[in-house]
Amino acid sequence: MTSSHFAEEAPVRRVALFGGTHGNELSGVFLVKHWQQEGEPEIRRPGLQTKPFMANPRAVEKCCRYIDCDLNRVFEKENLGKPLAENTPYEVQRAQEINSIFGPKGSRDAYDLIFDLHNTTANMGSTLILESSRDDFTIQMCSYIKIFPPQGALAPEVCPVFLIEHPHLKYATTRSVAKHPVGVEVGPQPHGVLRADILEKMRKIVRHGLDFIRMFNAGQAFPPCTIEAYKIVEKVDYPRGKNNEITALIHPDLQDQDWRPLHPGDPIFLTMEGEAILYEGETTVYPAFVNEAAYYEKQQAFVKTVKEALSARGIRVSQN
Ligand SMILES: CC(=O)N[C@@H](CC(=O)O)C(=O)O
Ligand SMILES: [Zn+2]
Repeated sequence: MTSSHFAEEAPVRRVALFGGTHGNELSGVFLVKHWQQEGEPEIRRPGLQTKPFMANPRAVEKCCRYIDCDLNRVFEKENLGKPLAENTPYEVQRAQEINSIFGPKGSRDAYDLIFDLHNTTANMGSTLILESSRDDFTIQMCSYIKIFPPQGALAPEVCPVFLIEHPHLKYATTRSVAKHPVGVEVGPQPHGVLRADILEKMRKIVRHGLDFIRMFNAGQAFPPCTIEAYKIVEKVDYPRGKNNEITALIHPDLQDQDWRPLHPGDPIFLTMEGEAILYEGETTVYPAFVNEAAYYEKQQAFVKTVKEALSARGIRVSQN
């Protein structure tokens, strides 16, 4: 292959590792506290500046998701530029601080890449969350994590890629202040709980991701690649009755079945009377965030995704 097949991209020098964007998702909280001990070699790589950072320290202190509102939903330009007042929610203030340290979002000065570490109560395994189908660098990184070493970083498990690009379902994440945002979502783990197996999976993804960045910066060329991703298409709420109370539970046949095909006619909910409510769509979808604890308040029982091939151009670092 000639060099013309590779798009030249700027080096990725400033990388942040965010934990505690949600204060009760403890793998990232614990890892960041560990890495903040000075000179932690696990995250050090030549030519890279890696900064571990606690995104929502007040929520971490209280071991809750957030204080006033969800930090991982407030990074719209409008909130980031709003003058502060006495009644400004804590997370909006914090978002502005984060934007001034790691952004400004959308500018040349922004950090190159942020790994944002989350846990889910859903059985999603080790999921990478991408925001754009056109970010060659993060797609290449996911491809590397999926296939290196030859069986993949988390072999024999796979590492699903969840794409949140969507005209109305996309949300304004904390990591979106960086040029390349990468969410790392590992489950199942109850919020407020630490599990060693889950923590180890998260750690491995971060290590492999940093290795990829180091190799890219050092001049390695990565040929064009295509990965399988799951793209968000719809949120599904629980059936609700008066006062907005939930009237059915996730059906046992759907519980823990994240990323498994859901076919038309399959059961999705179960009422207290023992009646199954069926999936009435016309096509097979792949559910994720099934029975995520934090999403009851967001009126969301699971999300539907569809499989999509995500392709990236070949990339190599630009020399100037
Ligand atoms: C369970 C959880 O917090 N999930 C994350 C997903 C993400 O980071 O995109 C969130 O809702 O913000
Ligand atoms: Zn989270």
